[in-house]
Amino acid sequence: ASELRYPPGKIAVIGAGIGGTSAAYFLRQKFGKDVRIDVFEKGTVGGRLATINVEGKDYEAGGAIIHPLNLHMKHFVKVLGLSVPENRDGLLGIYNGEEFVFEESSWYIISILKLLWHYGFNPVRMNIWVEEILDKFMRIYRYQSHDYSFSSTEGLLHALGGNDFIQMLNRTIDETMQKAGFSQKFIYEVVTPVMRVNYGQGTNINGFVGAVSLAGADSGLWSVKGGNKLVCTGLLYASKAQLISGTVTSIEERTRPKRTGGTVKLYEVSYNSASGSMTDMYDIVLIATPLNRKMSNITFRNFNPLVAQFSDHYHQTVATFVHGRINASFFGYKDPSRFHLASIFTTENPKLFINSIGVVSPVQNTHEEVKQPMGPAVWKVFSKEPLTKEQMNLLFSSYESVKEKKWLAYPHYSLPKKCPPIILHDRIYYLNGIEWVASAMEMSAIAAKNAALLSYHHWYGNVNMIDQEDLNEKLKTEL
Ligand SMILES: Cc1cc2nc3c(=O)[nH]c(=O)nc-3n(C[C@H](O)[C@H](O)[C@H](O)COP(=O)(O)OP(=O)(O)OC[C@H]3O[C@@H](n4cnc5c(N)ncnc54)[C@H](O)[C@@H]3O)c2cc1C
Ligand SMILES: CC(C)=CCC/C(C)=C/CC/C(C)=C/CSC[C@H](N)C(=O)O
Repeated sequence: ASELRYPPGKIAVIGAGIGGTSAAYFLRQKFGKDVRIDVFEKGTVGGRLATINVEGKDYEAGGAIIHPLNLHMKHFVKVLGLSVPENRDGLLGIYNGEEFVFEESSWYIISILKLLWHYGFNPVRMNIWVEEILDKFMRIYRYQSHDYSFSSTEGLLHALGGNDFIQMLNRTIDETMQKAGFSQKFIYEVVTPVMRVNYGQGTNINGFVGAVSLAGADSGLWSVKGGNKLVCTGLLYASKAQLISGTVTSIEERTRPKRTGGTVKLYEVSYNSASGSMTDMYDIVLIATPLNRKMSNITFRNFNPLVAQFSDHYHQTVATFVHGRINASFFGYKDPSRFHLASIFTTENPKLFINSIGVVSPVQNTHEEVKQPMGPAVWKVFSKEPLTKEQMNLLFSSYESVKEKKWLAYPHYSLPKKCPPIILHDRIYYLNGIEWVASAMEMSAIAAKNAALLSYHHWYGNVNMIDQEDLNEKLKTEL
């Protein structure tokens, strides 16, 4: 361990999404100005934070909304000098394939009365329930501001919410909410549509990602003016990391003699770039991309013990952007002029070929009014499969342009699931296992800070800063 007393020379980060770029930012904070940080990116900085251009204006095509209590994202926006456009939500309807089971009214009080009439106190109780979970979840910021880190995702989750949080991973959101006393009707008509719009799946996803998904339907959600991906380019710049445009193909453990005698273990990263196939040596490697063949295809060579292989399945979600007029009669409106909804969520019905449809505003917007839904507007449609021409003609009475973005968006959640390891080898760390708890921008930023802290504490042998028990109690007495 004595070789690790000096600062590392070089750190590699693979992937320049929000996970990789925030990792570079936190690594710089911890390891200081002298370490070289290389960030490898095979595509575009931002990864799953990306915009799409529709008739000259850009719209969020991937990660779009940020929760008001996502404190890392808030911090990034503040230090990078970015801003947040004013957000005006339109009215929401929930469609079951035959009719609307719920429609918001433009009169707030009417919407509340309708909610009470349909679902009793379930909506109010749900807000309290999600708030309690968020309250515990937010302990992570306190732990991380005191530099504590975790060597497993389950350990991190346990430190936040104890066995209750671990249990949420092993139960569906349906079972979790039924046990918490929510009605079947409410789960079917309100919770399921929120799961479908956010994660493209029903209430068979784990209870924790289910709760995160419900938080994603809270009020006060925000996004970054100019596009959320600006956070990634900003963090990369602020971290003074070097961006290497190339595809990492393999990582190999190498032993090298030291000038002072003895040997040192390094990681050789091989990659293909515009200049051909290259290799470089690193003391520490952080992997900030899902490790599966379809998404990153990285081979681990010459490791003893072997580095675990991943074949985790990511869920396909298609985002289709349509500039056109919605066909209100498809949704059962006899008089289209009475249609006033800006978003439609759906319940589970095999006949339905979309998860949701909603009017979107460009990322440059500051004060744009919510468009009249019946006029031509840009609609974002989420579906499992690309929309066919026939389906487009059912959804829209007319349209001028269509843009489609197919994503391997987030894990395909199923039970039971053990999270992938954070430590893949002595000094190789994997961030994206956290997506199996819940996939969201803030989760990647939390995993990034944890990996930066963990690698730092491993390097300097600070074992007392890793996997500490009863942190919540311990920090209550600390100033
Ligand atoms: C349609 C959609 C909507 C979403 N909506 C929201 C939302 O509203 N709110 C929210 O919080 N989250 C949302 N998410 C989830 C959120 O976008 C992701 O959880 C988050 O962006 C993941 O970031 P990441 O950096 O971990 O991974 P990624 O963004 O996937 O970054 C990984 C990067 O690694 C690169 N890479 C992969 N392999 C290699 C290699 N071999 N060599 C070099 N580079 C490589 C990739 O090109 C990519 O840029 C959404 C996701 C999608 C797809
Ligand atoms: C991590 C915590 C505590 C909260 C995050 C809540 C949140 C923003 C959840 C949303 C996650 C998600 C994957 C949304 C996908 S779809 C988003 C939106 N409906 C869209 O239209 O793009």
